[in-house]
Order: sequence, then C-alpha cells, then structure tokens
Amino acid sequence: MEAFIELDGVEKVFDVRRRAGLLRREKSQVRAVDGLSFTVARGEMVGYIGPNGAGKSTTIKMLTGILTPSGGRLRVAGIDPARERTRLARRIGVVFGQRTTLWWDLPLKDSYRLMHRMYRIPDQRFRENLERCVELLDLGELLEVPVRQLSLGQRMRGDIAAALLHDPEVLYLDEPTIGLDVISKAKVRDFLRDLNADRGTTVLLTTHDLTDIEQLCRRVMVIDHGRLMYDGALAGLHEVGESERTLIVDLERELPPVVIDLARTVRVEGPRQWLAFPASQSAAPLVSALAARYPVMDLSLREPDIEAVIAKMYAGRSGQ
Ligand SMILES: Nc1ncnc2c1ncn2[C@@H]1O[C@H](COP(=O)(O)OP(=O)(O)OP(=O)(O)O)[C@@H](O)[C@H]1O
Repeated sequence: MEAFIELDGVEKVFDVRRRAGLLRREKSQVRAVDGLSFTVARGEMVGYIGPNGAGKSTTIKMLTGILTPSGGRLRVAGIDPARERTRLARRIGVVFGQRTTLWWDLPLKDSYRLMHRMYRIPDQRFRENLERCVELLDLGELLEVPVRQLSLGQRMRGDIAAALLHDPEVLYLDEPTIGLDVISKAKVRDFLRDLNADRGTTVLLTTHDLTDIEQLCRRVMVIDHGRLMYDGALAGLHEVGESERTLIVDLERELPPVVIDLARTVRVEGPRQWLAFPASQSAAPLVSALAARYPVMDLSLREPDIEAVIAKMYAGRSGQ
C-alpha cells in the first residue's frame, strides 16, 4: 500500500531555560521526539497514544508543518510539511479537542462561511460537504447558534465538520472525545468510522480514551519519551504488557485471603475475593484447584483491561 505519512528518524529538540537559582537560568534541551520512524498507508485509521509529555502533540505539529523537525525526514502526501505548509493545509484537517478553530461569537454557519473563503473551497464542493456533515453530525438545529452557546459535544461535532469542509485526505484528531458524554462519544465515533470507510480518509487519532481506539483502530502506535514503543494490533498489547486476567470468586463466607499456586489474591471484600493470574494461562486448572479446597459459591472471569496493560507498559519503560 502507498505510504501516505512517512517519518524516518524524526527528531525534535526544544531549547528551554530553567531556573537554577534566584537569578541564574540554565539552558537545557528537551528531546520531545527522538528518532521516530513509521509509515501510515492511505486510508488507514491509526491510534497514536502515550502518556503525558510523550511527544504526541509535537509529532502532530510537525505533521501539519507548525513545527520544523530538528532532524530526520518527514513527508505527508509526498510534501515536506515545514517547507510547504500552505500547500499541505489544503490536504489535511486537524481537530484539537481542547481548542476550537471556530469563531466563538459567531453562529456556526458563519464560521463555516469564513472557512469557505479562507480555504478557497469551490462553491459546489463546499455546499455538498457542509450538507453531508450537517446531516451526519446532526448539526441542522445548531447552525444559527453562536459557538459559545454550544455544549462541548455540539462544539466538537461543529469542529469536526469545520475540519472536513475542504475534503482533506488526512485527518489528525487530538482527543476528539475528551469531556463528552456517552451519547456524544458514540456519535463522534460512528461518524469517524463512516468517514474512513466511505471516503477512505486517513486518520491519525490521539486519545486517552482507549475505547476510541478499540472501536476505531486496527492499528495502534504507542510512543513514550519521543520513541515508538509499540506498533501493531491493539490486542497484541496484552502480550507486550504481560497482562493478567482476574477470577472473581464468591465464597460461602468471609475467609482469609485465598492461598493458591496458580494465582495471587489481589483483593478481598467480605466473601468475595479477586485472584489475578497470567492472561496467557487457562482458567480451568485454577478453577478446579480452587473448588477442591475452598467453599466456592460462584465465579466470574474478568478479561485484562487494556488501560491497565498500557499503564503497566508505561510504568515499566519510565524506569529505564
Ligand atoms: N514549545 C515547547 N518548548 C519546550 N518544550 C516543549 C515544547 N512543546 C513540548 N515540549 C516538551 O516536549 C515534550 C513532549 O510534549 P508533547 O506536548 O508533544 O507531549 P504529548 O504526548 O502531546 O503530551 P500530552 O498527552 O500531555 O498532550 C514534553 O516534555 C514537553 O514539555
């Protein structure tokens, strides 16, 4: 498949001045992105995750041309973003969950009109795209409302539409579901899924909500300290993170923590106990050993929580 986004040994170093006493300031450097290489094919929808300060926003800013890399090679649609930022702007869309690109005091539709002119979008294309977004993102009732009066979920849908009016081939989304309620999240996710399927828009998605990734992306890249730690299927993270499954056991009565070879008792609450064991092992031997030695009333199994897996993975690396 054709590589649409290409990074080869990309670096970004920031010069910072730190206070080193009352008057003295020391110069130092922050290596925000440190030899990053990956490619994303046209039409892929990829999750881009990592702990705070990992270098995600810095990567996105380099991909849009806002920041120039300190080293390495970077291309989006064959274009060097830092050199040809304006030409690239016509082909990419960006949504920052924490910030709006809309005009705060204007009705939504006036923001769209301004974008129509700013991006010099052909009239017909603008009308079609707007119609489509209004329908799919349910914006009909909101077009006359000033942006400052919109709820967060409504504003986010408004921002996503704004990023798509010029038909970008690639969409960067930074926390598009942050602070949204369950229904708004579902709407945004459905829309993105359809956009990717119908139009083949390439999507790079940064989020702290792993359900976004689970529901939208077959591939996930994990970054930490500016380096790529994992690139593959979300499910594969379980193996990397040495995840555990949990057997929840209801005993006949309150008992001291269960002691058994195959698992560790991680929590006790009245007659209920939680036993953790490696996700790679079957639960069957544990269940039979347990039933042979303890008065078991009921059992249930909890699959590893991807968030816990990733948290463990981050913790493991930051100690290096
Ligand atoms: N303009 C800047 N000047 C100096 N340091 C910066 C600048 N921008 C980012 N950094 C530093 O670079 C590192 C990576 O930051 P970045 O914002 O890319 O992380 P992030 O993964 O997007 O984090 P978050 O999830 O918190 O948004 C951090 O240590 C940050 O403090």
